[in-house]
Amino acid sequence: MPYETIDVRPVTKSIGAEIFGVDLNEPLSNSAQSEIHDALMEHQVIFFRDQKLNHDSHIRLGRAFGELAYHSGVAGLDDYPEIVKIHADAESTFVAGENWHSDLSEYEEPPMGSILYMHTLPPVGGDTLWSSMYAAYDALSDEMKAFLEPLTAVHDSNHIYRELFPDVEKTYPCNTHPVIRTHPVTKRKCLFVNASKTTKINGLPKAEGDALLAFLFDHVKNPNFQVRFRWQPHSIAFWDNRCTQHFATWDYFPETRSGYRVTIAGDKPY
Ligand SMILES: O=C(O)CCC(=O)C(=O)O
Ligand SMILES: [Fe+2]
Repeated sequence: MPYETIDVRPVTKSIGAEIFGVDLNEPLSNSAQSEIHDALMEHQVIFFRDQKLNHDSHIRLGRAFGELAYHSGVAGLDDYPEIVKIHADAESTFVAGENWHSDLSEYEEPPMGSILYMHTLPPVGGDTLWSSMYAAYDALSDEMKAFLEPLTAVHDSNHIYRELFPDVEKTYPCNTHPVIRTHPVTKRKCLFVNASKTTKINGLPKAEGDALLAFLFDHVKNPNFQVRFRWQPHSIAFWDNRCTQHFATWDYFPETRSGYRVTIAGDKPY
């Protein structure tokens, strides 16, 4: 795809690209907005360096790509409820995303994407990995693709947030989605089950469903489908949440790692 406004440098063949030549603190020109969207569709997760993003710019950037979504499990900032803080330090007992997942897949309409801006990083560690669910789907046999095609699965977050926040009396979203979804823009097929949220395959006995999910969760971990991003202070990652999963490493305890995320609403998987 030819890019005229931005400079797009792929990080791996299947997933990830670094983007240069744009200041995300300024409103995007139409051509920059449209080329960033093209790069996201082509590479599934895109990275930016040296962007000192303030909250207003972060929200404006997210809104350039769609309505923003609110997080059902974690409260936003007081003055910016659309922004979630992603933070770990010596006091932390868990970090967000330390398992393979796509964000908020338990929503009836899971997010289209998330934009994560990190301002404080440990000297080493705290990398994030993304896995391409196009690559994961493409690598399956034709027989397995055909078997998975009609299946649906339950995505639930109650077990996670009830364990994290036992004192909060709340019911969190739980919805059924196809195991293989079609990306609404690229029309490519992608695997859409994840280890954090997918609890059950509908219509299969539990033992068969659990074994199938275990195979698929393991399949996602293949390094050939992945990119690993080494953050620096003021880096940004913008991922397409429909066709990727990610994993936030926590190999830097007790150091501090901190940033902010906005989430862009999506649509019902089909
Ligand atoms: O901290 C990270 O790199 C990612 C955390 C996460 O899963 C998220 O922000 O959705
Ligand atoms: Fe996440």
